[in-house]
Amino acid sequence: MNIALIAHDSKKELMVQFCIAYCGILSRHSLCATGTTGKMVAEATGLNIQRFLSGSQGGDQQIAARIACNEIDLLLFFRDPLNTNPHEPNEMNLFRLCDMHNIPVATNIATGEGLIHGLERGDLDWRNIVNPKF
Ligand SMILES: O=C(CO)COP(=O)(O)O
Repeated sequence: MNIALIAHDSKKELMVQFCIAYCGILSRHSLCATGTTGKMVAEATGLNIQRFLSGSQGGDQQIAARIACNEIDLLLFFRDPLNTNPHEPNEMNLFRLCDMHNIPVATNIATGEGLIHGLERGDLDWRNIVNPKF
């Protein structure tokens, strides 16, 4: 499955720790990420990650384009609830597009844990029917 990773600055270390913990599961899937998030996770885990631009440069919109085409099967976007940034409307668009296509999304680590265990258990296998080429 295609999994997209994004983390706000204050949540990047949490994302790294999450990906270290679930490296074995994540390594069996195709990963992409915004620039800095992807760089940090790849360096810490050795996972192969397709890196887009940094979020501030439009990386979240590159991921949104894939979501719009229903090509992402799971979005892990660890958000800082206190964060306000100029590209927040782009981030809201990500969630809107996920809702359009019923793409599972985690905006915090608690939901992320649930989804990653569900992924491993096969709960998201229906995505292979929706998105058979990945
Ligand atoms: O900006 C981001 C979230 O909106 C994430 O982008 P980076 O991973 O490049 O920091």
